[in-house]
Amino acid sequence: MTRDDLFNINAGIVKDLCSAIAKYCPNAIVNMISNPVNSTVPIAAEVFKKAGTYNEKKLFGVTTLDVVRAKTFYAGKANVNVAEVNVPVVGGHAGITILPLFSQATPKANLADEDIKALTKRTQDGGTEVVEAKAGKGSATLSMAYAGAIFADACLKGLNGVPDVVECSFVQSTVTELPFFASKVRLGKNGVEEVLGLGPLSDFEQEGLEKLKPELKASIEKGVKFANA
Ligand SMILES: NC(=O)c1ccc[n+]([C@@H]2O[C@H](COP(=O)([O-])OP(=O)(O)OC[C@H]3O[C@@H](n4cnc5c(N)ncnc54)[C@H](O)[C@@H]3O)[C@@H](O)[C@H]2O)c1
Ligand SMILES: O=C(O)C[C@H](O)C(=O)O
Repeated sequence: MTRDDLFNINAGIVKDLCSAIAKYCPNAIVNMISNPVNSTVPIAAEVFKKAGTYNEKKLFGVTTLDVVRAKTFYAGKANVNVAEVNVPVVGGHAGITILPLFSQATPKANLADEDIKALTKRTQDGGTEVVEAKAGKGSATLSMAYAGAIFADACLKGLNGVPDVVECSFVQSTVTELPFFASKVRLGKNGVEEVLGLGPLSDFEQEGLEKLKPELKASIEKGVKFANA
C-alpha cells in the first residue's frame, strides 16, 4: 500500500476533521501528518477556505520524518554524530517527491555521487520500507511520533517567541510554481514566519526537483478536486 492508496480512506477523515477544526478551533495551528500529506494538506486548505477560516501561516504538512531519515542515513555513511547533522528535505512526502538536499548537509562530508544517489533513494523509500516490513500492521509508528514531537515542539517554540526556529514543512509556497511545497520554514508567533528558498542545488538535486513536480502537482490537484467534489 502506498501513501496514495491511503487517499480513499484518509481524505474523507481529514475533510471531516478539518470541518470540525474550522468550527470549533478556527485559529489552531494544524500539523497534518495523515497521508497522503501531498493531498491531505490541500484538502485541509480547501475545507478551511470554504469555511472562511483559512490561514496559510497555520497549516503545515509534517515532513520531519524525511529529515530524520536523511540525517540518520547521512550520519551513518559520513560516520559523523547524527545529533550534529542537518539535511534539508524539500518537495513533498511520498517517494520521488521527497528530495533530500545532501549537497547542503552539514557537517560537510565528501561522499561519492553514487553514495548520494543511494542515500537519496533510501530516504525516499524509507516509509515504504517500514510499511512493507510491518505487512499490514501500520506504518512507522515510533519514528512518526518522534518526528511529530520534534515538529510540534518547534511550532511551540515559535509561538513562544524563540528566534530562528527553522524546520522543513509542506506549506503554501511560492518557492516553485506549485501551490504547496516542502522547504525550510521559519516558525514564529503566527505559525509560518517565512518560507525559505531552496538555496543552491547540485545538478542531481535540480534533476530530482524537475522530476518530482508532475507527481506533486497531481497529488495537490487530487486533494483540491476531492475537497470541492
Ligand atoms: N507524515 C508522516 O511522517 C507519517 C509517518 C507515518 C505515518 N503517517 C500517517 O499517519 C497516519 C496514521 O498511521 P498509523 O500507522 O498510526 O495508523 P494506524 O492504523 O495504526 O492508526 C490510525 C488510527 O486512526 C484511528 N481512526 C480511524 N478512523 C478515524 C476517524 N474517522 N476519526 C478519528 N480517528 C480515526 C484508528 O482508530 C487508529 O487508532 C496514516 O495516515 C499514516 O500514513 C504519516
Ligand atoms: O510511508 C508511509 O506510508 C508512512 C509514512 O508516511 C512514513 O513516512 O513512514
